[in-house]
Amino acid sequence: MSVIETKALRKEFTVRVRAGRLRREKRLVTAVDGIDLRIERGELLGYIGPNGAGKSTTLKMLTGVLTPSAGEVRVCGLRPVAQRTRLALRVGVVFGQRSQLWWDLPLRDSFDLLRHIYRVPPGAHAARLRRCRQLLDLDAFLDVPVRQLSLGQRMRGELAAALLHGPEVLFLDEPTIGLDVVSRQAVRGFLAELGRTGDTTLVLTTHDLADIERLCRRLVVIDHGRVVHDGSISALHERYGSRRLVVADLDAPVPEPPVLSGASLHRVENDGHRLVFALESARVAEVVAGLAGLGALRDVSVVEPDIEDVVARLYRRERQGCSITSTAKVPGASAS
Ligand SMILES: Nc1ncnc2c1ncn2[C@@H]1O[C@H](COP(=O)(O)OP(=O)(O)OP(=O)(O)O)[C@@H](O)[C@H]1O
Repeated sequence: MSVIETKALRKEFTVRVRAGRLRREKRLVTAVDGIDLRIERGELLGYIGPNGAGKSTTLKMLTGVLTPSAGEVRVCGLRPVAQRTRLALRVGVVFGQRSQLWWDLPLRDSFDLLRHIYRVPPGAHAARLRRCRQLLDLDAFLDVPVRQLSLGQRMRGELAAALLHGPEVLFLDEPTIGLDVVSRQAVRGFLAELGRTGDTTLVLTTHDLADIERLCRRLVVIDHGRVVHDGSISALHERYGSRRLVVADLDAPVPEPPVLSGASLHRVENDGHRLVFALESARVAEVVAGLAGLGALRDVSVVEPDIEDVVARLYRRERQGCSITSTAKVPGASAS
């Protein structure tokens, strides 16, 4: 059985918007618009989408914070809202913007309180804490009150706090937001290690696509509350026609760029000093051999497809395809 399963999951909010100087109108905003997902145990899933796409709303329904307007959802076989307490023992949550630690207590005491709340046996707690201390490098600030921690230190504390009860699923909403390069790498390295053991299912939302590239084998992209891609990153590249590029730097521009079989001229830069070819069916070596005949050739490099680029193209395409389909007026509905 899948560890997470949703069928036609939907969430609507009723909001009040200005409709004149004094008048307010109620409008229905469809944040999640019929999402079907099956996530298997041990999967590392990236859940991405542009601002307002419905990512946080989905995570809130998966963790029992929000009640779906329609559809079904099961996490670890449980109904998140109705069985929220039982679910809390089996999942961990890290929301980058919110803390689950006690502001005035040192991290160590927060961890101890969590042990009691989750009723974790002392031996299991000590073993997990040891691992977190080592992998997240917590020792230097374990006795510092949480309010005095830097964002990066706190985030490492949050990760440990979310894992000390040994959850089967870890939900992470923007876990690297605002972190410096070193903390970001520490968090990513830790999550990668967690993913390697295959015991914990990770569901990660982020705007930092390097998180996704580093950690996730499967990528779900949503927009306007609907899934627009579900598959591997390479499938995304294939679907949106991302190609590897071969960049040829020349000492002097050539009158006619060469015609290469299996590669097309993608663009010309630097007043003709740089030719960029997109690989179609040719291999890099064949293109380099074809370029070797150019007397002016100085350097050749290969550029891998860029995930930022392909995701930006996908978002643009979705934006052009469907505009404000997700809002509708509702007469007399109450705010929820
Ligand atoms: N409590 C709420 N009341 C009314 N509308 C809401 C509420 N929460 C979310 N929305 C709306 O639902 C839509 C989806 O919001 P959500 O926060 O899920 O998006 P997101 O993909 O997480 O965005 P971001 O990347 O900006 O965090 C947005 O239009 C948002 O304004």
